[in-house]
Amino acid sequence: MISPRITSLEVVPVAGHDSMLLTLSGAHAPLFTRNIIILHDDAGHEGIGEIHGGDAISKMLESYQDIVVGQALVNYRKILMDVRENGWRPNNNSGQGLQQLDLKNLKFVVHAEAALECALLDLYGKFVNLPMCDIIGQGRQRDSVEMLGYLFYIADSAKTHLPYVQNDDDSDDWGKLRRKPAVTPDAVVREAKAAQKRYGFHSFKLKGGVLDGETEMATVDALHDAFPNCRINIDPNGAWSLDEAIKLTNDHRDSLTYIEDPTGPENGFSGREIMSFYKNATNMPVATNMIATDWKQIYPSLMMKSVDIILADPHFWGINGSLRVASIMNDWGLTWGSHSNNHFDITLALFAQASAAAPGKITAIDTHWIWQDDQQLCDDAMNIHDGKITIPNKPGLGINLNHEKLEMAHQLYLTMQNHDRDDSMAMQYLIPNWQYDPNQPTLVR
Ligand SMILES: O=C([O-])C(=O)C[C@H](O)[C@@H](O)C(=O)[O-]
Ligand SMILES: [Mg+2]
Repeated sequence: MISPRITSLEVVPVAGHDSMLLTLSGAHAPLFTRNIIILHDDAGHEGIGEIHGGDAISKMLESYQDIVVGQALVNYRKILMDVRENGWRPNNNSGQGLQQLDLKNLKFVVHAEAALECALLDLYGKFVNLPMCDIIGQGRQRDSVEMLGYLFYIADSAKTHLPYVQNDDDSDDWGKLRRKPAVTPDAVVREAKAAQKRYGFHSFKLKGGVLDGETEMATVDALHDAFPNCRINIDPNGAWSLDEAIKLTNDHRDSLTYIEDPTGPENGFSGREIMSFYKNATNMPVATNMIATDWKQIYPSLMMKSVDIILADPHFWGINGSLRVASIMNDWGLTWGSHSNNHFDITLALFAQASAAAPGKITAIDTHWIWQDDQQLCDDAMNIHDGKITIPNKPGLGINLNHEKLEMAHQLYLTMQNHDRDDSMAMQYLIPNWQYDPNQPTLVR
């Protein structure tokens, strides 16, 4: 059989609508951006990938064009090596990356070539007529993948003059509630009940770092009371001091199944050291997407036993890299999962395919998808039922672009002045001159 050749590479930046979700970084803006990469081959197939938005990432992807077009698809590993060596990338910064959740550093943590890897594997799966999870890592480990219900405190967008979407979906409680303010334990429980009714989640994660720690743990208690059989996790993105994290954990231990990035760097110690002290003191299983975001950081994190669960987002590690993390975690009796940011249905499909190929015990996968549900770019998008995504019996990624929907999302992108994520912009409507502080919850000023 002769390998197909890549005939074109196109990069389409797109935007989607979001709620005014609160995190340690501030408030999500009304629109978020992503980059879509589209490959064609001379067998007549289309391969797609999605990654974070922003001008630097668009430029990185565009720089791959001359390297990729004309290459034989079966050489996809060599193509990826070539773009890593010869593709454009911005000069690196201090390397702190997500350790401090400083969103301006996201472009250094994101590996743009992961979008190309996805599009190449989509084409490759179509060439050999197998779903992506059968041809990546050690091959398919499961037919369906558990996702978690990602809960946020939501600000009142009516207090801004920004074009947040409202009343876009009155089909059920989730559609009605997801754009409304929610800053109390009761409101978050209502949000969780509505999400569970639509998607059937068995696992929830609350984004913390917004209110003071005691109030956030009261929300965790209320979630546990409402869903005694569900796994509950809170992620303050390292906002708490070591002492506070230990106290909050000991006081509310029965409500938590595990915890994510409870603490960060402190008193000259790195986040990896502080999280290891935290684990010694509490014995609580700890997840991270902040202190082990690359191969260099993973080594001291595992040596110091700072984490149990690494959320190895394929966009930060590459698909193959993320599955290498999964193998190591499994061999060493630890757990793999994935972090997420706002995304479209192409990323949802990638998360499902990568998770289906991750060996061993994995944790329910993060997704922001429920906040974007109904903005699909593909007609045959995957969906979450009973808290799970089932891998479709289709080759490659398993979904196919609708070019009209893609064009609409691109037109929305063209309405934007600034394409990089900036969560302080919307936040400053609520608290004038608000600035990001890695140690101070967003509404505690
Ligand atoms: O698990 C996490 O830390 C995240 O999901 C980080 C993201 O920045 C999330 O908070 C978001 O996108 O707002
Ligand atoms: Mg996290």
